[in-house]
Formats: sequence, C-alpha cells, structure tokens
Amino acid sequence: MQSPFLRIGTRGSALALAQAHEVRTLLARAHDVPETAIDVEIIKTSGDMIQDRPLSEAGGKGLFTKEIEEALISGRIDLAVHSSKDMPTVLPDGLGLTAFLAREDVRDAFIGHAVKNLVDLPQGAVVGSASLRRQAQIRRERPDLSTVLFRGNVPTRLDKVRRGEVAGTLLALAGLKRLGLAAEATEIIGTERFLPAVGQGAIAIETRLDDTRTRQLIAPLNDAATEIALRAERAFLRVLDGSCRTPIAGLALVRDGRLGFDGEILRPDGSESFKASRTGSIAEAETLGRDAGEELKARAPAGFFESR
Ligand SMILES: NCc1[nH]cc(CCC(=O)O)c1CC(=O)O
Repeated sequence: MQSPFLRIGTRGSALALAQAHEVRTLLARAHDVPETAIDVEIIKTSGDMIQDRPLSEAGGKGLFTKEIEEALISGRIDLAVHSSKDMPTVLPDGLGLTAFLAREDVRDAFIGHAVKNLVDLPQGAVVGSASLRRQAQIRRERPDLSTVLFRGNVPTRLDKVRRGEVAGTLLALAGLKRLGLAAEATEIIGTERFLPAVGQGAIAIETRLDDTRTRQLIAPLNDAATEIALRAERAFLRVLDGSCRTPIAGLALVRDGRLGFDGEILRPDGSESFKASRTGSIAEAETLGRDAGEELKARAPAGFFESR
C-alpha cells in the first residue's frame, strides 16, 4: 500500500473537519485500509481569515477554496473535501468535482433566542445572517425585521444567539447535523418558504482531473442522484453568477428517474423575487438548470442584478 494511502485537504473549521473525517471513514471502509493510512491536512484559506465583511464584498466564494486548490495542483494533497455550497461554478484548469456524497437535509433551520419560530419574532427584531439569500428571504417574510452580518463558524454563531446578541439566526440543518447540533434548531423551514442555496447539504470531493488513481479510489463514494442534482444547480448558478450581490437560491430533486428544478432570484431587501421551475429527464440536468437561469435573467427587470 502506498503510504499515506491518500492525503485529504480541508479547512480547519469544526464543520469542515467533520466532513473530511466522514470522507476519510468512507474511503477507509471502501478500500479496507485503516483510517490512519489517510492523512487529513488542514489548510487555512483567505475566507477563514476575513471576518469583518460579507464575503461577497471581499471577493466571493473562491476565498474558501483558493489555498486548498493550490495544494491540489502542487500535489501536496490528493483530494479536497468541500461544502458544495461554497464552491465557485468555475474551477481552476485541471481540477474537477469528482464525486458528491449522498446529500444531507437541504433545509435551513431557524435558531431562536426567546421564540422558536421566525414568525413569532417581535416587531423589529434583529436576525443574524451572513447569507444574502437568507437575509432576502427573511425580509420577504418579515419586512419589519432587520438583519445583521453574521460571520464566524457555526458554534460561534450559536453562542451569539444563546447570549441574546441577536434574536435568532438561520443555518443549514445539514451543518448542524454533521456537528451533532441538530437539537439547537428551534424551527426547520420548508424549501417552499426558504429555497436553499445551490449545493446546500452536499459534500463535494475535488481532485486533479488527470489523477486516475485518486479518481478511481473516490468513485465508490459518489451518489448518482446528488451528482445529477448538483449538475443542474451549478449550471443554473453559472448563468447568473456574474451578479454576486444578487441573492440566488436553487434546488434540484431526482425522483423516479426524473429531475425537478426550482431556482429563485431575490432583491436583497426581499421586496421582489422571481422563480423558475423545470422538470425533465436526468440526462438533461445541465440544460434544465441553465434554461431556468436564462429565464430568470430574461424576466428580471432592468437594474435587478445591481440592486442593493
Ligand atoms: N457558508 C458556510 C457553510 N457552508 C456549508 C454550510 C452548511 C453545510 C452544507 O450546506 O453542506 C455552511 C454553514 C451554513 O450555511 O449554515
């Protein structure tokens, strides 16, 4: 056996580590090697260091992946484990998302300080969120609420709610589950109310495209339905990506061999939103997502993608 058998690169947050360790466990099991034969290397990214402003202003999604992708390209690691949600739609030359683990729950959860449900918050209450999408969806439902920028990792955000620094926050249920913190959720919000971010709940494995050995070792971890859904969602996002200040949501579901996709764009203050839906065969996944994106681009009023 090659030593180490594989080298995984990951960010160092509790959530990122939980995901990397899950991948390590699955790989060890699939290939009957001890977990200790698979290295987990923590790589600090620019996104981890910028805490004082929204990432959309600091340069967007790539901030969580740049240094990890450099380690992949240089050959220091064999695979990178990411939250699909944090992945840019265009990857550096020579890299690709080789596998997606079976998706966790895609829904958002509300974590309230004094009330359990978003609708029960008092008039004018302050909700913390770092996500433009969630801020817009919150304000669509409750225009009276205000939202504040909320960065930091999941446990830090939960602490802020516990101390009452904000009346509540929204987090991905998937992340809470992976951290063993699902019991912190006081309300689970249906996707018809809060359509999730593209990729939410799905762990992606990135490799060098020419690294046949690693790609073959990773292959058994891939979940076909998740991969197809992600293909549609990422094609949708790619069409709209130029506008990184626009709140965007998208979710594809595979059922009985067919794919259903919903995509949504919102004004940051939630005052206006547009939704597009498609259903079709799984072979058309990318086309369905791209089509929905083109439809929204065409339907959005002039200036929509520049509104703040
Ligand atoms: N942007 C941070 C991030 N990236 C992935 C998740 C959650 C896990 C997932 O969606 O897979 C989170 C935290 C959150 O949104 O609550």
